Amino acid sequence: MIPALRTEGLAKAFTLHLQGGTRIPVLGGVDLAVQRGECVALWGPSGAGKSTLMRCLYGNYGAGTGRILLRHRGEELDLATADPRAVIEARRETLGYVSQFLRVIPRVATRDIVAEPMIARGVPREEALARATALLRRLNLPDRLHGLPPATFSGGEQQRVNLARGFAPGYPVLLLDEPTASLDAANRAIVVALINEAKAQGTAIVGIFHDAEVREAVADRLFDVLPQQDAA
Ligand SMILES: Nc1ncnc2c1ncn2[C@@H]1O[C@H](COP(=O)(O)OP(=O)(O)OP(=O)(O)O)[C@@H](O)[C@H]1O
Repeated sequence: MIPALRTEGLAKAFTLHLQGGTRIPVLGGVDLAVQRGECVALWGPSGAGKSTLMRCLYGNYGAGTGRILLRHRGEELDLATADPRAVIEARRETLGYVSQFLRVIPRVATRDIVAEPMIARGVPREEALARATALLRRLNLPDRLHGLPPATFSGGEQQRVNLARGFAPGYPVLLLDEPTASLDAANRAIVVALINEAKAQGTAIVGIFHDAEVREAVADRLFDVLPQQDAA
């Protein structure tokens, strides 16, 4: 079966232009493959390149060499070389990303922030708002906050808004960058349940989970991200 997301020989280096063009190799020869319904946890020491790999998988960074193949509309789309419009379309339909921090949009109410990706995928507005409210409640975000912009929310509240926005549309592929970093035990357990429900529905997940309990509860396997200095 064609994986939901895979990389082939993915390499990435940063060039520090302000420091005489010093080149820092971060990723080299990364061959990752994630199937439908599978959760793969990126694993490796601090600075190994886990977040860099996640950003490549979302199409934020171009790859130095190699391919990033997303199964989208029944075909494989190479996010490393795709036209930006194709990347935006793939993100709308196929590829979700829950980053650690909410990118706050000024003056937009929380429930609209959560509903927006569903509306972009064609869900009628009323239904999208109802689903947003239900998921925010499940994540224990009090109703009185749903109509407010999240700029003044606590770190954990903002993370739950981000999680609701990422999980509500039901993307076929989901990238999770430390989704429980700011959460207490009760809310961590809810996120574990959401991840396992998404897997059961066929979602392919790649995540960075520093919390060992969460990792063990959701990951089917670990994928080693090796520091390039060590790998060389
Ligand atoms: N935009 C950038 N420009 C230059 N160097 C960068 C850039 N982004 C990351 N790096 C470097 O790439 C390396 C990998 O960073 P990355 O954040 O991907 O590691 P990580 O495995 O996610 O670490 P952690 O577990 O601490 O979050 C680090 O040495 C970092 O300094």
